[in-house]
Amino acid sequence: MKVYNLALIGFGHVGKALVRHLLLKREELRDRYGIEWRLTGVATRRMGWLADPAGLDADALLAGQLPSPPHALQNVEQWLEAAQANVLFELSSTNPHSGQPAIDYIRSGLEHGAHVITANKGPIVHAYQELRDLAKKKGKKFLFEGTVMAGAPLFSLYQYTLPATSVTRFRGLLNSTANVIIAEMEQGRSFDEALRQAQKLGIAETDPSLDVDGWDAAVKVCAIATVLMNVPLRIDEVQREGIRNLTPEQVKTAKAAGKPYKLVAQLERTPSAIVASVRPEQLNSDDPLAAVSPASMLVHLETDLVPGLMITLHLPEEERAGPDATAYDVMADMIRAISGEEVGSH
Ligand SMILES: NC(=O)C1=CN([C@@H]2O[C@H](COP(=O)(O)OP(=O)(O)OC[C@H]3O[C@@H](n4cnc5c(N)ncnc54)[C@H](OP(=O)(O)O)[C@@H]3O)[C@@H](O)[C@H]2O)C=CC1
Ligand SMILES: N[C@@H](CC=O)C(=O)O
Repeated sequence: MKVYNLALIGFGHVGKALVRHLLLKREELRDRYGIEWRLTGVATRRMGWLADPAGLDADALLAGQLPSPPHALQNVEQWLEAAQANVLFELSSTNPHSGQPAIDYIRSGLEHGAHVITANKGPIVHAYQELRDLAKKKGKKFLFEGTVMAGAPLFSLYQYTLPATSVTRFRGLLNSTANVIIAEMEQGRSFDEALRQAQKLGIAETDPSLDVDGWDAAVKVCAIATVLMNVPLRIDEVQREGIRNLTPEQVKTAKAAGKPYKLVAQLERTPSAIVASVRPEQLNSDDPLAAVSPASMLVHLETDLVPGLMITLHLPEEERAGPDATAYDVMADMIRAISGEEVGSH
């Protein structure tokens, strides 16, 4: 049985959860999918480029013990070579403004001949077509289910179950952190305490102002438009207002009046324009968006042929639930990528 060499860029909440999932599912991956793996590369800015083609000790890495690197590696290309990577997981922090350096990492992974799987939204918004075409040219997969509503199969569900439909409109809750902050403030917590709770859950971005100021939801709107609607929407085309100016008093009063705030993302395609926005809105209590638990995410898609389809990801407010769900999507993408390889191609 082929042993797949796995290499991770980014070893934070999602990277660690992925390694935990891979260890937990090792036997099932082997027995059910024919996937035997070893971790041959891990890289972050602080850890540097660590690689060992014989396999790094995954448990030790999770326990925070770093191996002494057998080679002094300087860049992603050297590292991919040293790791002999068959699958690159790009799990570094999202940069919504340029998608970098993740785009360069993903390009290098595909050029190296690895499948690439990411939960990073930046590259989908800034380089989707280029990376998709490069993957096709190289006969490799570029998969990104974890980027939007991680844990819910949004892109694959659409691709496999809704062929020949056209998305005309969507509306949803695409950022858990903002809605957890609002819910915490409804309970009387200050803004800073509420943000700390979201960070404790592992759902906030590395720079949480991306959640608070609506960038994360906006980048997800662009990713849905780009992938599902074939509209390469730019982030500056999304009207964006975050939750920074909401006060605990305001959200408590709104909740008590039965019109709670949520950070709502939406996009509508008209014959002449695309109108996309992210902003805090007060919802009526019978609005399906008002009914989900704070960390959960939800999208209501309208298409030309199927009038309405609601996809909900239920996330309990438990530590690691968010990163665990994201890491699940990443692992599922890996199974899809490897299972799709032609027999004899490796
Ligand atoms: N947490 C979640 O629930 C979800 C996260 N995501 C996405 O998954 C990705 C990872 O998120 P998460 O694990 O929570 O983030 P963390 O902040 O926990 O971890 C980020 C990791 O990336 C590394 N990193 C950051 N910048 C670079 C860089 N330029 N080069 C190499 N490594 C880098 C960091 O290490 P160092 O600082 O040492 O470089 C760290 O190991 C992000 O893109 C995020 O948007 C998507 C869906 C849900
Ligand atoms: N920071 C994001 C994490 C998932 O994409 C969020 O809060 O939704």
